[in-house]
Formats: sequence, structure tokens, C-alpha cells
Amino acid sequence: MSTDTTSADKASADKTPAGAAANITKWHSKDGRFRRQASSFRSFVEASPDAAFPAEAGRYHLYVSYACPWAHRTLIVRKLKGLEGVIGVSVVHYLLGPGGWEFASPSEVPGATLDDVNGARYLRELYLKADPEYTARFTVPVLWDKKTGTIVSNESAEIIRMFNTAFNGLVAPEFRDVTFYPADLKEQIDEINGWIYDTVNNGVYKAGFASAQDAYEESCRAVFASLGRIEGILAGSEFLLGARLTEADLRLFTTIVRFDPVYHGHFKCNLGQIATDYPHILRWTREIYQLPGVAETVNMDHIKRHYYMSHTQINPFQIVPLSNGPDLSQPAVKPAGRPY
Ligand SMILES: N[C@@H](CCC(=O)N[C@@H](CS)C(=O)NCC(=O)O)C(=O)O
Repeated sequence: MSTDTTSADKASADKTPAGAAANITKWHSKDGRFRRQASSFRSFVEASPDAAFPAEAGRYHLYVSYACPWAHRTLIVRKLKGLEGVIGVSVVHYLLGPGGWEFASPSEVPGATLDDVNGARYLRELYLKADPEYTARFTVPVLWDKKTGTIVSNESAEIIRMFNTAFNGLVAPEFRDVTFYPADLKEQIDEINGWIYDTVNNGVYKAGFASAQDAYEESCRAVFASLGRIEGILAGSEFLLGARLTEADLRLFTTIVRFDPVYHGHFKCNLGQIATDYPHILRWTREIYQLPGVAETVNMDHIKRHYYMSHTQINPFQIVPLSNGPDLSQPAVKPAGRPY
């Protein structure tokens, strides 16, 4: 992940509401390219009771947005690892407004929650509680430690690794051996995550937030080159790395469910669509969507409203398009192709 310091990185440094309002949508650097900042809180919950952050039921709390593809990964792994009774969740309002992510009652915004753990109105309050000197962006997801009152991690890639193993002693027996990062596939998972992160997960953002034509075109073409490569892999394989569902699939899935309804139009990734041009990716998306518990982590209303209504520099009238993309509840039919 890039650690370049950009004007976007510093966008949240001005903590006054006016400063935040002026900066919240400034995501691109002087050269017109979007660079995602590196996450700041990088501790790990571990199984050992002697660890700085030992796994304990009810001690850790996850703050997410249903809209955010990075937060979405953590929600899926929490669900598929049977961690719902062990780690609580709070969900922010879909709108990323001038003050950053804000909590809302479910009666005000269905699907959102208030912050029952810290009583915060804005997510930024948690960051400043954890580190009063914090000057970077106030992002979701956040894994919060209720015992020490701090942020364990705000890096989704690492939160899903913790969820994968650290809490195994606390989950029901049927979830203990479930792993999305099996020892024999680690290298392959890391390798595929690398190019999928750069060209697809983050690639759509690089296309969408580019403020220079060449930066947009380069990123958009890279998105579709990788989708073509992925379509080829999934034509001959049930999941990205064979018959086992891994972390690599879950990380890609959250971008693909947003692709047709959001990235195709809003981020101008319009050289193709999953529904019509990538039958193998569509089959794979449906397969994952239909795993028990996954569909309830996909809130298309929050997803669409977040992107189309928050990024007013791209969509000033905040019109939210009607389509939700392909119906993922339809049977996951394998199109004609190589047998796997
Ligand atoms: N590296 C982080 C990235 C998280 C991230 O960029 N989240 C976005 C939402 S999709 C966010 O909260 N942005 C708020 C902001 O930048 O002000 C992760 O994967 O956990």
C-alpha cells in the first residue's frame, strides 16, 4: 500500500467542521492520482492470554459502514467465522458528510446504529480518544478494544486475519477449523491479493477519483485487464485458488458486488459490466452471496446512497441510479467452460 504523503492524506488534519467540510472530498494529489493512505493502528488481537490484546468474548467491537468495501470484508469474515456473539458491531450512516462518518439511529437510517459502546456521534471521536494527536483520515473499519479504550486496528486486511484465527477458542466447534488463509495457500493468496488490491479493489477508486485524464484511463484499463484475467481463472476454477474459498475471494467479492451498480457509472469503469460481460465472475459472485449469512452483509441501499450522495464532486445532484446490478439470489449456474 502506498505510504506517499499527499494533500489527500492530510485532508483530515484540520479538525474544525469548516476545515473538514472543505477537505473531506479532496482525495486526489497534485498529479491527479488517488493514493490511499496507509492505516495507522496496526496491533493484533492474539489467541494467547499473555498478548497485549488477548482474544476475549465481548471485549472487542467492530465499527463499519455497510457502504465500504474494506469494512465489508470484516463483516463477512465475522459472519463466516461465527463471531457474531463474540464481537459486536456498530454501523455508521451511509453518508460521509463534512464531519466524516456519523452514527445514526435505525429509525432515522435503517441499517445504521448509534454508538452504544462509546456514545460517539462521529467516528472521528474514537480516533481522537485513542490518539489525541491523530491527524490522518478517519476511516472504517475500526476494531475497538473496550477494555483499554483504544483502537486495535483500522486495517481491514489485518482485521480479517485476526478474525480468521485469533478467536478460534471462543467460537462454536463447527467454525474452529474454518480458515480463509490456509497454510498451504498463503503465498498464492498474498500474490493474488497484491495485484487484485492494486488494480481492482483500489483500482476502481484510482479511476473514480482521478482528476487527470491519463490517470483515469490508465487505472480504468488496469481494472479491466485484471477482470479479464480473473474471468479466465474462474472459467476453470470454482474459486480464485481452486476448490477452497479463501480470503482472496472474499476481498474481491466486496468490490464485485459494487461494480455494476456503482463503479461502472459513478467511477467511470465502463468498459464492461459483470452482468453481461463476465459470466464466470457472475457465477462466482452468486455462489459467495448465497453462502449462509453473506447476503445480510450486503446492504445495497447504503452502498448506492453512500457513493452517489457523498461524492458531490462527482455527482453534485446526488441522484442515486435505480439499478442494483445483477440479481445475486438467482442460481449460481456455471456457464459453458472448462470443467473444474
Ligand atoms: N486501509 C483501510 C482503508 C479503509 C478506507 O479507506 N475506508 C474508507 C471508506 S471505503 C473511509 O472510511 N474513508 C473515510 C475518509 O477517507 O474520510 C482498510 O482497508 O481498512
